[in-house]
Amino acid sequence: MSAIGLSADEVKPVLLQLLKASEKNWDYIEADNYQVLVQTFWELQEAKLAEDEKKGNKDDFLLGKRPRMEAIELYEDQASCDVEVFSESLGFAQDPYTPMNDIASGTRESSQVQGGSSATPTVMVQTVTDENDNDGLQRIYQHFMGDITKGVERISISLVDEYGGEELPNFVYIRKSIVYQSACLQISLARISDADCCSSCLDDCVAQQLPCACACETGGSFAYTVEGRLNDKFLEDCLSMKANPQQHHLFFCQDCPLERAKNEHFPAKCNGHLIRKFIKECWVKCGCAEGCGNRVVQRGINCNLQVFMTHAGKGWGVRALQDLPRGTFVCEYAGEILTNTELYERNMTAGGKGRHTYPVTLDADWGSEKTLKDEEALCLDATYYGNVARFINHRCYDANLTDIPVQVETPDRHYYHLALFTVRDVKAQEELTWDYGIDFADDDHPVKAFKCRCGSRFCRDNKKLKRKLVVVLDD
Ligand SMILES: C[S@@+](CC[C@H](N)C(=O)[O-])C[C@H]1O[C@@H](n2cnc3c(N)ncnc32)[C@H](O)[C@@H]1O
Repeated sequence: MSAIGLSADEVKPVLLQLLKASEKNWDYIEADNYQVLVQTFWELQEAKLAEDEKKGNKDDFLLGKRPRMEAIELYEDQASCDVEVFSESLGFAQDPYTPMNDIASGTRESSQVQGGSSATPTVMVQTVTDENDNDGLQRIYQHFMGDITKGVERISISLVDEYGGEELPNFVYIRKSIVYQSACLQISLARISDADCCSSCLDDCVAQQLPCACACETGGSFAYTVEGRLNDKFLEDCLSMKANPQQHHLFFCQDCPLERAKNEHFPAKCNGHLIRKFIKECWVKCGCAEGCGNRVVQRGINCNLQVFMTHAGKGWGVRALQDLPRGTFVCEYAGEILTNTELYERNMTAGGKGRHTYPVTLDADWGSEKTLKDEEALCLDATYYGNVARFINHRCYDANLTDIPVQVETPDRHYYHLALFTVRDVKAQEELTWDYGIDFADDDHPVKAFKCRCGSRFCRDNKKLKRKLVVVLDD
């Protein structure tokens, strides 16, 4: 029982009741790793909670201290279910949020679910009993919705060891509270696939170098290799533009929407926006198949990711459970699309408190416009809706991921997708990080910057240094 976070004192009265009721039938109590005992324990807790709620008491045992998971109670004895059922159980059925990656919608006559765990990407959550982060797990489930796409048909949930291998004993099934210290919830996204077809018989723009308008946007060749990774030249160009923006194009708006949102009447001067390289993925007008090599981001996550509690005081973080070669697509950064004015108002009303994410400005193509209307100056806010990417922590300059603008379906470049790719080979279990581009010295930014604990020797957060210096001088 202690392995699932229950103390002897809590369990003993339940055990005594069970012994009495079963006339000391230990075989019955011990069966399936004490499943009856665990089940009875939670049932009694629920009954107590219902009783307390009736009396108006709040029992923090179930409501606060333990990670709550009633949303997934459905799966008690069921390892997998349809995505719609899962969404409904999480209360997202009526939500206006539309899942991204619309790749399979209405285009396939007969669909089949891809089989075998190696073909099925997974996202995992390390379950940690952390009394300071009571809503942590709730938040995590909320954000998985961003990874569930229309191309995903079934979702399966299982409890595995920290490295995603061994399945754990069934008594810690997904129920009201999981309090297994170092286990992970593995969420497998089973995709609709071209199961009747092998990849080589598909129309494949990248492999066959088919003449395709999408390639023109990346300088005449495709941004992807036949293995589905970024080609070196494209990645190098993107990295060098980011590292030395002054050598490339920085675009300065005459009337910057970011500054306009802060001060409508007297906007400050624009700080400059990098004109970025875009990937244009094949889309409905190309006529190629969905298995085309120039459709990578739109197919969604394709590697095994884990949300885990970092030891560096940064909260939750993300790592992969497999080695990722340079140029691998990890996931996209999903969030609500807001205008900068809406974001600014949202931040002002929230007072910057309780925020978990740093919004991303979708300004990669602002340079091609003379004047941007308010409704075209967009950003992504993952505070309320997002996907696994909103657990990826920041690292100054030498992060192992970079973000690249990708056009998926819509040719309107205000609504591009932001995809995260590895910039070097990344080992399994290594934390995945990206540079949020925060200016730690900007005290006027609507979202207050956190104290950076990235550990990089290039860390830009000089405030930490200043604080240390003051101590030295005082001494
Ligand atoms: C997008 S979230 C990342 C996930 C977050 N760690 C969590 O537990 O939800 C960004 C927040 O994570 C924390 N964070 C990210 N990178 C950090 C860093 N280098 N140092 C300290 N905190 C960091 C900050 O609180 C930041 O506001």
